[in-house]
Amino acid sequence: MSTAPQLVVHRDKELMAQAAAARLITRIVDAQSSRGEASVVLTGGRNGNGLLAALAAAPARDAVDWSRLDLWWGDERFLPDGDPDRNVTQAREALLDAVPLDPKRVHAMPASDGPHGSDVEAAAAAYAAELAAAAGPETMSSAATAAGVPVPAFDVLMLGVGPDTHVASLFPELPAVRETERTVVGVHGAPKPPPTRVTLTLPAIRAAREVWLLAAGEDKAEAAAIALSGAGEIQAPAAGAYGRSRTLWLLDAAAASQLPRTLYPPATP
Ligand SMILES: O=C1O[C@H](COP(=O)(O)O)[C@@H](O)[C@H](O)[C@H]1O
Repeated sequence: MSTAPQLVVHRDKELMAQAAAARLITRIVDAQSSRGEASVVLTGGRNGNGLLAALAAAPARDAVDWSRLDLWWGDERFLPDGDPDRNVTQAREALLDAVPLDPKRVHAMPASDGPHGSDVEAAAAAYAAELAAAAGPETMSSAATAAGVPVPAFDVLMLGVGPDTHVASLFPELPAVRETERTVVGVHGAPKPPPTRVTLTLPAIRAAREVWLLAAGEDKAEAAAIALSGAGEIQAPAAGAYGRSRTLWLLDAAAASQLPRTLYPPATP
């Protein structure tokens, strides 16, 4: 069942990153207080890395028990380990190297020089198997798994929205966005470099408790307006990303500038 998107619009991208980081800290601390652990799916891209950098700078980051946090990725550029364009490399630089994570709970997607070599389908299948192994009893009894989606019930899954409405590595009209069975797939011919990627699919994304979509900057304005105006998910993948309990769009004013007035009335000058 889809949850109606809630919108929060901040003045600018710096404030959006700081507010989103504060929100994420609270969400993780709440989950750890009630269940003893938390799981978060990270996104790549400018907005996702901006949030991680803001989190690294937040004094309240020490409220998180980093050793009881599982980190997963929504997508990865299929490049050699340590490549500066890999999402995990950028996340390590922005935050992960600065906090005491348990390395066993940092679930990076495979690299192109890893055990599967250049076989991106094998890499995707291996990540799907890792997710399935981590799927706990709650997930197993959830509607998501009843529908055949063996992934953990992520507390928060974040997605940067691309200017073309892509999320994770689900690009408009490509086969990955049409996937209804598998949780992770390889992507070939992505319009944004690099062309070969690994991505969670929409069924896996929708198993998350909360899905947060991040969009800051003028170049995201058209994408946000399209995705939030009833577009189909094949043409506008961001329109198909929602959580089981909550779907939250975190925007700055520039990215919200083309939204229909019914969704976000701009302030009168
Ligand atoms: O390539 C990617 O792009 C999107 C969006 O990135 P942005 O820089 O336009 O914000 C990102 O969500 C995805 O994880 C990444 O692989």
